[in-house]
Amino acid sequence: MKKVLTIAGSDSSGGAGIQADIKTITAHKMYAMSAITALTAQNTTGVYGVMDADADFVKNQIDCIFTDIRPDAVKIGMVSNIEIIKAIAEKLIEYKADNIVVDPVMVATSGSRLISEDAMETLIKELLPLGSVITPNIPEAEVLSGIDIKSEEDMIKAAEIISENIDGAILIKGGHYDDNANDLLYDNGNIHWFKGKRVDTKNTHGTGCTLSSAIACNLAAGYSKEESIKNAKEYITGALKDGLDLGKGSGPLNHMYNLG
Ligand SMILES: Nc1ncnc2c1ncn2[C@@H]1O[C@H](COP(=O)(O)OP(=O)(O)OP(=O)(O)O)[C@@H](O)[C@H]1O
Ligand SMILES: Cc1ncc(CO)c(N)n1
Repeated sequence: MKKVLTIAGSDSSGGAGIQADIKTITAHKMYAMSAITALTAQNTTGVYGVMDADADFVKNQIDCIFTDIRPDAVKIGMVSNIEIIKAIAEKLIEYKADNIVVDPVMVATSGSRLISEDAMETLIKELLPLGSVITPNIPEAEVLSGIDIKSEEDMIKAAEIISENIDGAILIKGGHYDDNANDLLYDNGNIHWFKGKRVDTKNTHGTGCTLSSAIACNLAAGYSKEESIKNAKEYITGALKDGLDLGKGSGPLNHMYNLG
């Protein structure tokens, strides 16, 4: 059985973060492990509290995992402060982890900040370069590139700028567009579009977490980056289309849509 590790924050409502990742990994019939970076008190209407884990405790979790059950892929989500980011980077380098997918989580769908402003530079310098694939959404790609993104041409420009400091592949997710859900993969100067029709739903809580862990699962299974993203996009589209409608705000996806 393939093993996938998620390093991320907990979402008490089960729609995003660690919970979305573990559901996604399990739905891919793989073994899920977790190193929790923060607790959030959160539901479909917003984030009501954040409690960061101690950075040494994050290291302790990663040590326990790698010295016992080595993951075939690693997904990184919410990392709230400089110490935690440095702890993760140090440990992933020490254990020569591979197939790393970094989702540079900055702001929740509801608008709450999930990373401190002063940690952005450390995220960019120490964590993003470890990713085989990084998965910014449009607002995150705007921050990372320093340009406004209003069109698909702008997405390409932003990816080119981001790639100046990052060797891994860059997937800019188009979920924040109104008319489609086209995602752009920029890998070593090569461009590939993953076209997607927009599913008309308010229930998109955890789409980013789910996509990045689905990509990690596919990399763990041995697929190429391009195939992994294609399969992950199919998974997220199915989980969105299923039409689960829970909670009073932006509800979660159905991770079990294809399990019968
Ligand atoms: N309404 C939608 N219909 C179809 N696909 C969507 C929709 N919303 C998002 N997606 C897809 O879901 C994936 C995640 O994209 P998105 O841009 O929503 O990430 P995100 O903003 O990081 O997510 P989150 O809301 O969890 O922070 C992408 O493949 C995107 O194209
Ligand atoms: C814990 C956590 N990670 C990531 C996101 C982004 O969707 C969220 N809302 N909560």
